Amino acid sequence: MPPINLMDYQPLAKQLIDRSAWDYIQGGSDDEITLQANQAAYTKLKLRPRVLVDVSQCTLETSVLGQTIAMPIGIAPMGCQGLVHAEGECAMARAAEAAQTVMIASAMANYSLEAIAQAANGPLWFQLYVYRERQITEALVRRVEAAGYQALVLTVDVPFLGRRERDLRNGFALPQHLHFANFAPTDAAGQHQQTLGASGIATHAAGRFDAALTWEAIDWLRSLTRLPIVLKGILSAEDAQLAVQHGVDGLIVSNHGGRQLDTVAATIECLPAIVDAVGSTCEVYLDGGIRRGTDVLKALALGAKMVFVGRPLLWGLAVDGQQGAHHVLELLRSEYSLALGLIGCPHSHQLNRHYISS
Ligand SMILES: Cc1cc2nc3c(=O)[nH]c(=O)nc-3n(C[C@H](O)[C@H](O)[C@H](O)COP(=O)(O)O)c2cc1C
Ligand SMILES: CC(C)CC(=O)C(=O)O
Repeated sequence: MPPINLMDYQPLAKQLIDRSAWDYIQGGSDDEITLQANQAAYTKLKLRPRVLVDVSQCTLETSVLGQTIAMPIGIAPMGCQGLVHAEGECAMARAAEAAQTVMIASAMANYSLEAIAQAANGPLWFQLYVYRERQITEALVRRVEAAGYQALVLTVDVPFLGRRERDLRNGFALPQHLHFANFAPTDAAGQHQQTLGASGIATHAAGRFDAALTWEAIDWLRSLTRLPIVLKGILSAEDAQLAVQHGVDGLIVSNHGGRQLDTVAATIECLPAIVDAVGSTCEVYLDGGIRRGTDVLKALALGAKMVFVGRPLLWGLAVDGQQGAHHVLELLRSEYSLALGLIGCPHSHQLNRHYISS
């Protein structure tokens, strides 16, 4: 029996992935409270359908940062996709193209950003961290522009990597055959450093990512490029307003899939206040815990322009490469389309808070 929903992919992928890589992918920080909360929060929200509405032609198409995409569901940035499939991020990019939606390629990919851009023609955004040596980040931005990416996503919730205890217990690091392909070996120090009780990835981040980053960095990035800038990792209305003041084009309400500060609220719980704080001044997206079409519907009803999905796409990639990741996207698309019909709202962009019970 082939998988019929996203969660069906989880046990299939687990059988295929090395134990410590599986823990790295699945895990969260500390007690994984936020990791669990992201999914659990959707079960607490109840839907409120309308009936006798013509839903014979539901449309999922939407526009983000001025670009039309087939559905409001995209691929969250995830580093190290070579851990689950030899074609890694290139296969993922082809899956995004086939589904006509956005993939956010991670700076910490195992294929170079140029290779990913060549692999597929779909909408591609690029996620970056700001390195202590600003010229490393600047050089990356120039390459991202030259390769034709359509937006920059700056992740702002990783001054340090969260304490991921599964990785500490496993002494997790990138296996020798994989590399942070966007960087020269000197700029990727620590990537293979395997020490029990430590995480090679956390060591790498601590040595390179700039923990002194402030809002000034957004102005710096803005001065560097004409590409739209999206901040990923916003959880408060105050930061959302500051982001708008600093001229960003979009925000991703994200707690990094429960991998950074544990016990922060589920992203769907943070969303309404952020949407209220920014109004129509910038686009608001969300990630974390999206596993069902009804989750997508709830996020859009509460004001998200689109959602991004993380781990389930890695499960799909592990099981069947490009086809597996594409199937995950198609499953979510059809669930979401059905949910729109059943709630009596034919068009994604007409969703609003009245479709959620108060
Ligand atoms: C294996 C893995 C690697 C990730 N790598 C990155 C990354 O390089 N940059 C980033 O901004 N977020 C990264 N994230 C966080 C995701 O972009 C996203 O916020 C999160 O996975 C969404 O939650 P979900 O997995 O419940 O859908 C990673 C997540 C996972 C599971
Ligand atoms: C290579 C890591 C920094 C990627 C990441 O953000 C994560 O594992 O959550």
